Amino acid sequence: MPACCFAATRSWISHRPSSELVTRQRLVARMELSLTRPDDWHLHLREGELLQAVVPHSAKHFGRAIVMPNLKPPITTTAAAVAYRQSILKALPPDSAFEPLMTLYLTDNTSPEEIKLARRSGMVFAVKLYPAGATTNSQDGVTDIFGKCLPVLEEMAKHSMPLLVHGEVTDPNVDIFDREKVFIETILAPLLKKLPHLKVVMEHITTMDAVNFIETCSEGSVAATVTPQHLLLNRNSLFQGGLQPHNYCLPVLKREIHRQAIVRAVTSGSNRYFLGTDSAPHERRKKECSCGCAGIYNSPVALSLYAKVFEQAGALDKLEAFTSFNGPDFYGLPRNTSKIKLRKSTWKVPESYSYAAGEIVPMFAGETLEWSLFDD
Ligand SMILES: NC(=O)N[C@@H](CC(=O)O)C(=O)O
Ligand SMILES: [Zn+2]
Ligand SMILES: [Zn+2]
Repeated sequence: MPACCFAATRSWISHRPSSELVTRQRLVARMELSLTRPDDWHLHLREGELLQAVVPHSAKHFGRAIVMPNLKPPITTTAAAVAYRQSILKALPPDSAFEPLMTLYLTDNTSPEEIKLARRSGMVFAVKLYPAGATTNSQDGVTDIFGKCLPVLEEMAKHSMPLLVHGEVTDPNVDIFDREKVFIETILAPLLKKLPHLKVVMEHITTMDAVNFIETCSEGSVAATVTPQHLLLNRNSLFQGGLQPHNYCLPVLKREIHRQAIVRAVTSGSNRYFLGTDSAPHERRKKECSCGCAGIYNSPVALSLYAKVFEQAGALDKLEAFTSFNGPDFYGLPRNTSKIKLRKSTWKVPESYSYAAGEIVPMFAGETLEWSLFDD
């Protein structure tokens, strides 16, 4: 039996079954999933009013989250990570047990000493590589990983501190749809040849090239987070019926064949893939404008969407390992002990969430989803 409890409770209709439809409904089982509380291994919580607005959504669904450091200015030191963690804890709803797992933003100047401090703090769990210019707030990122960062990466390998990778090259001559593939070929593969003991998480993978690469790496050394958007949408969703800014994120959505390869990998039951929403809120006006920001806000819908993907693949029995086991196992952290329940019952995603400084539009705003979280 899979550890995931997949309880089917029959919901009989009490009134007279008068049509074929009703007869069919009588046989429909109301499905409930009991899962070990999931963690989010890739999350943007931002700061200030935006942090206040979004952290309750993550805290409701997830036990812990790897919090990305791409603030302005970025979180480049352990001291800054500890202070940021405090501000997240302060923004949590009362009685929340949500635990932010902090990260450092790698720069050309990060020192091996900083890695020692990070490890000693017990609050910093990984270091994030943003190639300079690759994505939101990456301007202070790494310009030359081989030239500037090897001593730091060696120190990280010593401490089993994972390097989290935004895996895209930034060369403007490389087509945007090829940037992940080229990153793997020109940066990641050579880097792992030099540093075979470095633990790496390829964040938000989008291509079959990433899946193929991960499968060639030794287990426990390279893993990947996968977002709901890259499992459910392909690049048509950027243009369907007009330009769709709320489906724009980086790495950008890819062709259908890539989406299918990622779905196959994730629903295969492999322990190399785990949940990372890459929930990345931007105020509505920063998405709906002439130069819109990259990032999809999906914290409120992510679990519903992951359940949908696994259900469509006939792999609901593999969902719990993806949401709740593979991540902590890779990071060497204990699995959560509490549970959450998902029920197959429809709910409508809000059109937007208002907060002190404006609105945030979630993924699938206004649409009806099938799986919902419920409390006993
Ligand atoms: N994914 C995105 O499109 N945006 C992220 C940054 C990132 O994860 O690359 C953000 O911080 O807005
Ligand atoms: Zn990224
Ligand atoms: Zn991200």
